Amino acid sequence: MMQFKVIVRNFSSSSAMQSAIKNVTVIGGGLMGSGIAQVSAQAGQNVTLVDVSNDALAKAKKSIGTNLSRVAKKMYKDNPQEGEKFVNDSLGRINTATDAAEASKSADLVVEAIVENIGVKHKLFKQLDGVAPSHTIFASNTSSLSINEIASVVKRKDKFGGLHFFNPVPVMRLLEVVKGSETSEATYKTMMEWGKSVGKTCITCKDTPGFVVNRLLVPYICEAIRLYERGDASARDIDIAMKLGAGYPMGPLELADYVGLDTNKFILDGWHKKFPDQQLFKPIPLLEKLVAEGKLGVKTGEGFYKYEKK
Ligand SMILES: C[C@H](O)CC(=O)SCCNC(=O)CCNC(=O)[C@H](O)C(C)(C)COP(=O)(O)OP(=O)(O)OC[C@H]1O[C@@H](n2cnc3c(N)ncnc32)[C@H](O)[C@@H]1OP(=O)(O)O
Ligand SMILES: NC(=O)c1ccc[n+]([C@@H]2O[C@H](COP(=O)([O-])OP(=O)(O)OC[C@H]3O[C@@H](n4cnc5c(N)ncnc54)[C@H](O)[C@@H]3O)[C@@H](O)[C@H]2O)c1
Repeated sequence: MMQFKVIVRNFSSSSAMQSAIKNVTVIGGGLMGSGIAQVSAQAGQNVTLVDVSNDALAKAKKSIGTNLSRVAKKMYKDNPQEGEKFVNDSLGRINTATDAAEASKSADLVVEAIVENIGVKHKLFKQLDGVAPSHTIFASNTSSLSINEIASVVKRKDKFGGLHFFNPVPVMRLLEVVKGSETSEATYKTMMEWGKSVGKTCITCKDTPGFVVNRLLVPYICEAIRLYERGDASARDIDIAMKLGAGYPMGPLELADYVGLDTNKFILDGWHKKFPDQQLFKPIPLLEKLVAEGKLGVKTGEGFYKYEKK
């Protein structure tokens, strides 16, 4: 029987592939930003994690500590002392800040993982473009927005690209490296090398909606929500069906809760606006309702399912 086993790849500073990037500034300390900060620090890079919210930064540091311990338990199962050192050294490489401009002044790479909203991302990158050193590469972890559109507000369009990670970042092995129409070969090459240095298998994609994974995954999740909304099957049964019938590690509704229903809605709304005739991107009343009620999935304790608040 084929076994689906989640593999955590171990990349300590000594085993990591060398990257030209030494100082990484990660903006947005939520689900994704905290994971990106973790894998960068594990790989021996100096990280500044920025968020507008001090609460988010405190939560991020706590979850990074917990997740590093999970990694250490496996990597150093016969040497807990080394494991503890790995956790402390990695944590020690992560500084936190609330001023994105200040935090970008010493960055070789800025990875943005803030809310999926083009206006907010524009405001941020425009500000950073004026203060970050000229060699600094800017990257967005956007799930669904166009890299070219995000880059339109900066002068350094040749040093702008997409670095699309997957949730949970420390576990998911893929990184989609997105070339915008003006991303230079040197920037692309550095992004690919950096991706490898933080332990990911990199694929290259053009700047098309959803790149590869989300162009396939988001319509699938949305169809599952519509199926549930129509009452064709219960949430539990839809999820069991895809886990046992298709071998997915999570069912689509569990996955929607895991990704965040707000993020799912941002993606769908953006694509619907751009492609109003595409049936797959039509708004879903049930998704709208849950988001309006603040039921965003695992992160708020309720979505399609209820979760214990951490
Ligand atoms: C929308 C966006 O733009 C794009 C996206 O991100 S789409 C979403 C992509 N992600 C997915 O599809 C996730 C699908 N789900 C899964 O792969 C798995 O359910 C899962 C990895 C999340 C959890 O796996 P599961 O076996 O149910 O739970 P669990 O036993 O807690 O974890 C499995 C392993 O991962 C480790 N792990 C889980 N989360 C971790 C984390 N955040 N950090 C470090 N390690 C972690 C655990 O320690 C465990 O390791 P072990 O098997 O060696 O003991
Ligand atoms: N959730 C996923 O599974 C997933 C996967 C891949 C990519 N993404 C993308 O990553 C980005 C972040 O998603 P997330 O799920 O981590 O969101 P999240 O809501 O968990 O975290 C976003 C964080 O950004 C902070 N923030 C908002 N505006 C800011 C600003 N101007 N400056 C600094 N911090 C700011 C918020 O306080 C919050 O802590 C989005 O673009 C999303 O589409 C999400």
